[in-house]
Amino acid sequence: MKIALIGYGKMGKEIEKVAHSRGHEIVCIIDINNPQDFESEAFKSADVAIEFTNPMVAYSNYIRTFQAGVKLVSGSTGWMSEHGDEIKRLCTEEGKTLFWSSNFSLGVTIFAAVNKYLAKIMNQFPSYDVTMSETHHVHKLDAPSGTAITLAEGILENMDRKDHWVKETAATPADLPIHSIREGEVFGIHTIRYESDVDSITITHDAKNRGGFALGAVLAAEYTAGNQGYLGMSDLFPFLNE
Ligand SMILES: NC(=O)C1=CN([C@@H]2O[C@H](COP(=O)(O)OP(=O)(O)OC[C@H]3O[C@@H](n4cnc5c(N)ncnc54)[C@H](OP(=O)(O)O)[C@@H]3O)[C@@H](O)[C@H]2O)C=CC1
Ligand SMILES: O=C(O)C1=N[C@H](C(=O)O)C[C@H](O)C1
Repeated sequence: MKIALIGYGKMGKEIEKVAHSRGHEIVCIIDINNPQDFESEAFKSADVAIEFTNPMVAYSNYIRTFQAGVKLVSGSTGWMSEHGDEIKRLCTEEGKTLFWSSNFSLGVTIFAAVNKYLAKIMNQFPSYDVTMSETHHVHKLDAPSGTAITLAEGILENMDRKDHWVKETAATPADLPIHSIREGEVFGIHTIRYESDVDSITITHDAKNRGGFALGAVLAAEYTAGNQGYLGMSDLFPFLNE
């Protein structure tokens, strides 16, 4: 498969390695210095582009990729609250294709399913309150992490006593607080904690490196080459819908 990379930072370089190891060809790399290459024949020849940049530029990269007629996989976080509805509409109503996930690792995909199941159980046990924390490297631009927001949505969908997530401190019992820590070069730790007066239950996902994110992104690209629309991990792993 021919892959174009948009963003050649920590994730772009990791994805290049995984793509080569799975027999794919990288036909074009667009970083901050060569945006004109969205119009190049090399970029347009890609079966799929994989985009990992930052919250400020992801949206315009999506639009330029759609204009070039190339399908897209992206893991960029922090853009969804402003542009999510428009991007979803372009994919569901205007024939564009984006596979997006806040976290491509298979471990987090499993963890997110466990999180929803646990929230469903805890909906029956109001003596427990729930909080979340996420820890990442100091270079990260967005907080809370995209993964923490996705996990929080998984809890809100399944727990009647919580209305919305908030940053840091809960003001009302209906708030689900997310505490963000930035330290060193941490790849990504997400912890969900249920606490009552008598005990606590904690689940954690701890990424050991970026290999899991990169493998998931390449698997998503392989899936996206043969599919269209607004796609996510529940398309790649239908067990998540059960
Ligand atoms: N969904 C998932 O599984 C994961 C998501 N992420 C998310 O992916 C994003 C990228 O992470 P990471 O690779 O660690 O970040 P990096 O900062 O290491 O890499 C981003 C790269 O994008 C480049 N860039 C900046 N502006 C543009 C532009 N307009 N067009 C093309 N490239 C540009 C940067 O260049 P320069 O440095 O010169 O600015 C940099 O090389 C973040 O939003 C992060 O949250 C990260 C890991 C996993
Ligand atoms: O910026 C990162 O590094 C990561 N970002 C994603 C997020 O915001 O959830 C995924 C992963 O945790 C690493």
